[in-house]
Amino acid sequence: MTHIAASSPHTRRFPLLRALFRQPTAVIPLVFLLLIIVTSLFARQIAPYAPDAFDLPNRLSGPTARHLLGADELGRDMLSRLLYGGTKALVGIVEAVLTAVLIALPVGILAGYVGGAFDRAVSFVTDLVLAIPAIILVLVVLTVFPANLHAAMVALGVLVAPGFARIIRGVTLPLKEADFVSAARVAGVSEGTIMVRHILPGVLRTAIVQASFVAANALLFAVGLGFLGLTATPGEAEWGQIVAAAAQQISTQPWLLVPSGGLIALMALALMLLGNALRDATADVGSGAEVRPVKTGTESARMPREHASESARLPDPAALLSVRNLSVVFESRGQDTLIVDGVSFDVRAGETVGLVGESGAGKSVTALAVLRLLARGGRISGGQVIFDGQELTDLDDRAFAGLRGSALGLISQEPLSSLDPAFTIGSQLGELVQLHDGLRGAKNRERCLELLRQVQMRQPERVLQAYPHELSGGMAQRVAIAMALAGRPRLLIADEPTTALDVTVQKEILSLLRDLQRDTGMAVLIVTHNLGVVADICDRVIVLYAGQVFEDAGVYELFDRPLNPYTLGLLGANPAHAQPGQPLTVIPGRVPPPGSWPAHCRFAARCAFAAPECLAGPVPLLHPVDHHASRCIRIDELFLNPQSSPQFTSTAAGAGQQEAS
Ligand SMILES: Nc1ncnc2c1ncn2[C@@H]1O[C@H](COP(=O)(O)OP(=O)(O)OP(=O)(O)O)[C@@H](O)[C@H]1O
Repeated sequence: MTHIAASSPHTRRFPLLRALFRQPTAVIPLVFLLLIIVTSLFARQIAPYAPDAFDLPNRLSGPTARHLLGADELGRDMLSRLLYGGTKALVGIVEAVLTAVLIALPVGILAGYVGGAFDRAVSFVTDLVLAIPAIILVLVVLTVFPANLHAAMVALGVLVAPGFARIIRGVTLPLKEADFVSAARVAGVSEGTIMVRHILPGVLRTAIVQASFVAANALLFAVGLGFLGLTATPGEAEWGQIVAAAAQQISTQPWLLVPSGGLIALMALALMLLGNALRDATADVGSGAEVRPVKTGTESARMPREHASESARLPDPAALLSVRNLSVVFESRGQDTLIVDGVSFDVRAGETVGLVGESGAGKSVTALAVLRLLARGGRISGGQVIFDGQELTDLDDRAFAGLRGSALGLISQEPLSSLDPAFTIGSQLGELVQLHDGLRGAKNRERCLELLRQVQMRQPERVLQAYPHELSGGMAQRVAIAMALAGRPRLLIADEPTTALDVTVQKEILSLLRDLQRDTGMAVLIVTHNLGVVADICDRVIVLYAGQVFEDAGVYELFDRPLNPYTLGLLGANPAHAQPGQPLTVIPGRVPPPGSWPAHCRFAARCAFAAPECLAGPVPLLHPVDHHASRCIRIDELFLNPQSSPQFTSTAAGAGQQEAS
């Protein structure tokens, strides 16, 4: 029995703080900064003297019992002046940091997530702002708002925001392609919610680190403006002016620069050290929550038809999903490469259809194209995808997003990576339940538990509290299925759903999918290279090879009487069919990569039965038997008795090099 990895609530909360406190280089600056903040805020209560109280007999005294940090040229107590002067600089730092964060976070996330013209505009403005020296612009602001530190610090925040936003954009880009973001998109979560719920927490750590660097710069800037007398009056108890006054006495009492300049230097150092420690701490925390940029990206609203290739059958009127002449290209360095070439198949309601073939055949790309989830650079270049009588190719992105996650569900090979590591299962499942059913509170939780029970999850209450890293692979896949079920899909697309699991768990998940299908009547399109999975769960099988359908048959027909040499090879290479003492059949060679497919039969170079006519030109998909199609020009002589296949019209000429036995 699988149990959730035991971890107390304390060990999972505030991971960043815990990682931070493990580093001495973080604790010391943190304590120092807190001390400065608290003593500045309570200067009135703590300071031994008023900031402007003269003590002329002790002027320029240096450290004494009466003046612990010495006294300035008018005998004013240095400690008291530094305590009183802190508030102004600290407020300035907060203003600059807040301004920068409030601009950089939304702009950076939007630029990275939305991309396109907005991203280009942000990049242009960033280049422009970074080219202007900050001090010049702040001086302009100070001529409009004379001696106003608030205005100067807000201006500084605005000036550093573009660089900050660029960093946030950089962090957003891989997050946008993370599987859990893709999963949320497939589940129908709106783009705005994805940005707030999934992207924002992911960039927050970088933002905190960056904010501490901005704070260090803001401190030096605020002190510098005060030093120059631009934001403080001469003699004011303000850090910049205190340093300026101390600098004037450098020849008579150099000590004065030690507490004043030293404090500023130590504070800047503490902020930088804290920033570095935060960066290290976030790296520690982040290592458990790796982002995997794979297989995402939205497809254009309309699908052109430039590659509609071979004559396809008419869509099956009983089919829930009809894919017709689907072609997909990937663009690289301005060149399109055909990956899926005129693929057609149907999936009826309640049916399980398997897409099988060797690695690189185009199985995943076909399935993801149906969901418009092709990786960047990929696009549907031709064909139709008809779902429940509606041509999806005609839907705009918004309407399509409405279907995805509700009527169309997806589960992937790596369920863990489709779960956001920062949130509990309850939170992620609850979000979908709220989205699809509008349920909140206790009702939401009840529906979450119902979904977990539906996927036969043990200890569903505990699972709701768990974080993704506490789940085993099988449990994570059950959660992923429950999340897909939240939208009550009519078609579930499962991309290698059992590949990452061990054999026993594979069987459990397949049996679960079978049960769910029986109970809900949903259709399943399953991508797999495992013929055992096909035999176990599928009603129909589509064999793909080099981007084309090579065989399309009912599962019994395919295993009983394959009508294609490639399928024959796949079945022969299946370890489950191995005979004791007999070597396993191996298909020689490799699948030709996209871009180097021959014009004739793409399997010919590896086919034991290849004949001269196989090299003469493209081979069509033939339908020699009802509901059984095969792309083989020698189908008649190799697999069928001509008398019993009246639909077969091709003439098989030429001698085979090796005949089927
Ligand atoms: N993002 C991409 N950019 C360029 N080419 C891609 C991309 N994704 C897939 N391809 C190409 O598409 C072809 C088919 O890939 P696909 O992932 O569909 O194969 P598959 O049949 O599912 O195999 P596997 O079981 O290994 O995933 C591959 O040859 C691959 O080179």
